[in-house]
Amino acid sequence: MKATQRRLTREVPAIRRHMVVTGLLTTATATCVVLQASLLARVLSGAVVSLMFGLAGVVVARAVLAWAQQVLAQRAAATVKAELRGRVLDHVRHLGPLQAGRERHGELATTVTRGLDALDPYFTGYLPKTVGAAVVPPLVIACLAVTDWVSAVVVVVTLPLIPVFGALVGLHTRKRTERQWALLSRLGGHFLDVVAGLPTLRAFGRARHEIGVVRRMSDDHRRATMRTLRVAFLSSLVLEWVATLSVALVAVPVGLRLLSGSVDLETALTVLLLAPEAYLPLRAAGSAFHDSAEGVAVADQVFAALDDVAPPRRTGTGAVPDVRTSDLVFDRVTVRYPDRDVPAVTGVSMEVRAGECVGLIGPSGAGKSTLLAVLLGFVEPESGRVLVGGHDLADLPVDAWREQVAWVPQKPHLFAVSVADNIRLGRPCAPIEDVVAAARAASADEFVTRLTDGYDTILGENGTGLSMGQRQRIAIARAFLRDAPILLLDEATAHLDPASEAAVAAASARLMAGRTTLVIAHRPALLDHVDRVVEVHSGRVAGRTRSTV
Ligand SMILES: Nc1ncnc2c1ncn2[C@@H]1O[C@H](COP(=O)(O)OP(=O)(O)OP(=O)(O)O)[C@@H](O)[C@H]1O
Repeated sequence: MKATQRRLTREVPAIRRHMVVTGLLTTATATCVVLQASLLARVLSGAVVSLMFGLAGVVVARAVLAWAQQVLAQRAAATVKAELRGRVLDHVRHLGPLQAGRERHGELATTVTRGLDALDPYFTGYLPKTVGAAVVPPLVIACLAVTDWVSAVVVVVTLPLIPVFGALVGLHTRKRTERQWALLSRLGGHFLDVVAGLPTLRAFGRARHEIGVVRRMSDDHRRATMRTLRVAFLSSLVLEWVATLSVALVAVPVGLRLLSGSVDLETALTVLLLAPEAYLPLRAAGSAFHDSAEGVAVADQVFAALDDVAPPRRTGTGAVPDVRTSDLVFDRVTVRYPDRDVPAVTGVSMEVRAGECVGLIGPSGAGKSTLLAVLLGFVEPESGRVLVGGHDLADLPVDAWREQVAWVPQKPHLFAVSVADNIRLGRPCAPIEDVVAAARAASADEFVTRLTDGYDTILGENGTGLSMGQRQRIAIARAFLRDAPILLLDEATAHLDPASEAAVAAASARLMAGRTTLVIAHRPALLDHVDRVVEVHSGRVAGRTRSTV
């Protein structure tokens, strides 16, 4: 936990700024505490009634400082959460689609959303109270030493009891809080998975069983939370008890000395008013520790996610050649996915000439999609290279390169935005006329205009509300609109009915004209339009490639 806190402070500049501001405000508050106690003692002992105004001023100043501290702490919490969320999203973006796809989305989503909100108590409670615990007691003790050194000695001796008891309880609760948080994030991930797969679970009669699993996980989480809360309540009780006892150890002797006349009323009152202020910040920091523990456990998970896989470094800075006139050459390309013993493709060498349309065929799992993934920069070859007009693809800036490519994947992802914006994915500023033209070319216009709001219809998550074939046609419309010189189609007609398939194949043929194209297809509808067919078997280019023209 300490390591996570240190890393938070080290890596997030907003925390360091927050701690400096908190330190200044706490010092001002501590001064007010001492002033308030001594003024109140003098007023109560009847010395100077005019000091009432000064006392009122100090009380108001203390309230303003407390308010400012809260506001600034809320702001700091919001800044830090935004920064950590941004860093995680950035990290996922840099991982690339294939590695990001291996992350446990549900758990990550819980951590980044609801999870990071648990940092609020850390910033608004624990941090200011810890700073208070470091600043206020020494100042109070110094004041007590000047007023009544005997009481100061009692406070110095008893004060360490609070952090000692707090640390003992903290050691006990740390594991519990971490377990509680792990259970919650697992529950979030599993819940997301079950909801997404509910139709499949229903069809296989497993819905009831999975709902039972979610219920059991919720129960585990509830029990873990109750155990953590029990310890938190008990520890607050213990700290409260130690603090009260310590104050009594100061108060009783002072009371007796007051009766015997060895201290005057003003000194006794100052000691009685100041002594609790020495214990209060430590007690408050001890209680706030429990509220903050969950936030620190979440920060731990965020750092674990950030450290999980080092983002692949694409160092390419070269200028992208004119791809309209550049050949694509796979030169003995071997790709191995992480955690896989066998390469997905081995020593693949082939050439796609500028403007040529090559069809890739081969059994499922042969490595066809992997070859497209290499071209898209989603995976990097373990050995070998891809040349674009003689330039190594690894030397080109990946974003600039992808701008030259339109991709229709096997399972296109549609976003929960309007149909028009889904088609605009590759050209966000395209006017609606171009969107409609692209949809027409992809045989999508007909069904889109029948939707309630036409092109403005907001789709459900991942295109819920559209058939697979319709989703595929939206993805093809995207490629039309993108109008990129290189086209990669992955079984683009797999989900279309024969009539649409023929229409899309004809439209694809128009789109392919003059573009360098790699098409993964088995159906004659698409293969009829390619210049050459390359067969892939078990990750290798099979001996024969045939020409269709
Ligand atoms: N992200 C991944 N992580 C690990 N292994 C993968 C990944 N994607 C593909 N593979 C493996 O790589 C091999 C080639 O898969 P690929 O998807 O390239 O085949 P394909 O010919 O496109 O198959 P299909 O026609 O079924 O789409 C397979 O053995 C597959 O299990």
